[in-house]
Order: sequence, then C-alpha cells, then structure tokens
Amino acid sequence: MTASDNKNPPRPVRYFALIPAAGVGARMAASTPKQYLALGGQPMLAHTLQAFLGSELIAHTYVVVSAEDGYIDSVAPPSGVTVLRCGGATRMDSVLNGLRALRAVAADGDMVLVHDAARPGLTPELIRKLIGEAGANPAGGLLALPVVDTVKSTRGGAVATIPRDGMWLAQTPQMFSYALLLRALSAAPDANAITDDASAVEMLGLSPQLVEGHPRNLKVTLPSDIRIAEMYLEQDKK
Ligand SMILES: Nc1ccn([C@@H]2O[C@H](COP(=O)(O)OP(=O)(O)OP(=O)(O)O)[C@@H](O)[C@H]2O)c(=O)n1
Ligand SMILES: C[C@](O)(CO)[C@H](O)COP(=O)(O)O
Repeated sequence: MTASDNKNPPRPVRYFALIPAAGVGARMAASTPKQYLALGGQPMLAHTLQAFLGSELIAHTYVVVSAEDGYIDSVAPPSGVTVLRCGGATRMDSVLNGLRALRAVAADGDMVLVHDAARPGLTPELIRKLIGEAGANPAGGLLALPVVDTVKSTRGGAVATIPRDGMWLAQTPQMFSYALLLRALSAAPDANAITDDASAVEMLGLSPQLVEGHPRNLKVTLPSDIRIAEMYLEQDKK
C-alpha cells in the first residue's frame, strides 16, 4: 500500500431505505389511505418503519408521501426518518422522485432498498438476508416467494395452466445501487406498466437476484389482508 492509498480509503457502501407511501389505496376502499390504517393500534406505516429503524445496516430511511398528505404526523416519524413530500401519480413516479431527492446524500455506489409502506410485516432479519445474499450482485436483488399453488391463466378467453416451476411472487424490499436504479427508472418507458423496481432493471437486460422472503411480508392490498397482517404483528409480541 502506498502513502496516497492511505489518504483516500474507499468509503464503505451505505444502505438507504426508500419507502413509497403516496398511494391512495383504491383496492382497500377505505376513507383513509391504507398506509395510515391502524394495525394493532398503530398506523401501518409506523410498523413498516420499525423494520428499518431496527436494522443496524440501514444508514437512513426516507418516506415519500404526496404533497397534500395530511396524515404523516399521525406516524410521528422519529429521528432516522426523513419525509419527502414528492409523491407522484404512480408508484414508479413516487420512487423516482424520491430517488432524485436522495441525490443530495447518496453516492452512485450506495445501495437503495425500496420498500412498500403497505408491507408492515418486514423484519430486520429479512433486510439482513436480502443484503447478505444479494448485496454483491451488480444487478441488485429483491425478496420474493416461490409460487406454491397451481397457476391458471384466463388470457384469450380459454383457461390454461401455467407451469409454476420457476415462478415467483415479487415482494419488497428491492435493492439496487443508486446509479443503477436511477438509470433503470429514468429509462423505463411507461410508469403505469412498471409495477416494481426490478422490472425496470430487467428492461436493461439485467437479472436482479431473487432472495426467498416470507409470507409475513405480504402487501396489504384488500380489506381481508388487514387481519392477516395484524396476526403476524401480534405474533411478534409473544
Ligand atoms: N402513486 C403512488 C402509488 C403507490 N405508492 C405506494 O406504493 C406502494 C405499493 O402500492 P399499492 O399497494 O398499489 O398501493 P396503492 O397504490 O395505494 O393501492 P391501490 O393500487 O389499491 O390504489 C404503497 O406503499 C403505496 O403507498 C406511491 O408511493 N405512490
Ligand atoms: C412492488 C410490489 O409490491 C411487488 O409485488 C408490487 O408490484 C406493487 O404493485 P401492485 O400493482 O400494487 O401489486
């Protein structure tokens, strides 16, 4: 090692969490956006934040809400969390707007873990597993669940069975280097067609790594999901 090497040691990679929370929850059809609905007495988003605040691997957490959001104070975001009022019309727009705001702090090689506000069952252990198994993949990675049921298609009118071998259900967090995610989302052709961050990276011809997640990390989408999410959160208290 030379004297000049000592002067500029490489800075360690930092891991930032970026949580899109600017949706309206149309499928939940509640009077409040679903990320603020109470689960076991606390807003859903507060549970979601706990996983990142409980992980020593996460340098800082950013939450993207809409400019007119009137609910975020009910979560009382603690230190370690910054609220960005730059939500967009689609999930992809919200993530891209948040990512651009992170430019002020993130280096190209820092990693960004994008996680739905509507997945309150995430744990620090799942965050550690994702970073441990996919952290070295240049194309990033995501939590996902192998499909366990027989899969049917009704496309074209006829019912057909699709081989489930090699089929996965995408979860979040989805983790990529700052530079790759910004490049992928900026190049993506249609924000409405991009339902997750990994698909934008796949469009660049890259293969993010799938890391097996857990059913407790379900996305709360329909009213019936609320009780399931609560059951997992109640288990944690035992
Ligand atoms: N314009 C949007 C749309 C969605 N999201 C966020 O993206 C995550 C996953 O999206 P989804 O479950 O589809 O949430 P909603 O869009 O709120 O639900 P729906 O599609 O039923 O309206 C949620 O945390 C949601 O708040 C966002 O930040 N900005
Ligand atoms: C990102 C995501 O949670 C992965 O399953 C999902 O794509 C969000 O979008 P959805 O259209 O609400 O499923």
